Amino acid sequence: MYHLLKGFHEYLTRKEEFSVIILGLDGAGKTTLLEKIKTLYNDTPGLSPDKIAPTVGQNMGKITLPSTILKFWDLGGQRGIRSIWHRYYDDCHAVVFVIDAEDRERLSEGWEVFDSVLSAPQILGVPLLLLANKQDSPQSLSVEEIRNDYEEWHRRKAESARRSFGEEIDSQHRSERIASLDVMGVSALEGTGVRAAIDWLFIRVQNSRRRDES
Ligand SMILES: Nc1nc2c(ncn2[C@@H]2O[C@H](COP(=O)(O)OP(=O)(O)OP(=O)(O)O)[C@@H](O)[C@H]2O)c(=O)[nH]1
Ligand SMILES: [Mg+2]
Repeated sequence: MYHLLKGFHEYLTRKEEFSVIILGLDGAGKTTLLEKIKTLYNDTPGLSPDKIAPTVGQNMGKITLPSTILKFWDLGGQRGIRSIWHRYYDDCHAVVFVIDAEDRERLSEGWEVFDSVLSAPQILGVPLLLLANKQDSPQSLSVEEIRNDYEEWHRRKAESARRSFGEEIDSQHRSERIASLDVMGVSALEGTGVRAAIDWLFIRVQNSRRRDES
């Protein structure tokens, strides 16, 4: 009887775990974001920004939400480290791509990398959230400007592919993904917008196609 009740209690209180990968160029603010998420949701605060060094490899952090655990993988964004990102694609339930909205010089490099993430076949059906970080800075582009900048960059790229090779670069799946792309503004440093991003993830992982597969 005890085991039966224990099993029933475990069933009622069980938490489903989802993996979220955090990608973006070096310096975009991924680790600052992860540490802020830990501070906002866990009893033990995350590292303060002055203690954060560039990531060589990965950092992991977990938060507990109602009946759900979100497990974050913050991956190093330096060029040489990006080649390991794909190893995380098969097992993730959502992707967060962080763009530094303050660094106009590196936006197109960011879009190039974002575009390759967006096209990776393993994650085509996985929820993808674009975060325009560093909204606390007056030089930062707004969410709307970031979206427009990506769309403009993408239009130019598609146009040049059409001219050079006479081909369409977008599959229908990809075009739909771009059309329905969610972009949110955050300040990983100050924490603004972070809870809204977590709410988005919480809802979207529950409906993730990959969840039905597992
Ligand atoms: N103003 C401002 N600066 C930020 C914000 N988020 C991160 N930074 C700064 O941006 C720099 C890089 O932050 P990291 O979190 O180390 O960036 P990262 O994306 O983890 O970089 P890699 O580990 O190299 O991939 C640091 O100086 C942060 O303090 C933000 O929201 N606002
Ligand atoms: Mg980092």
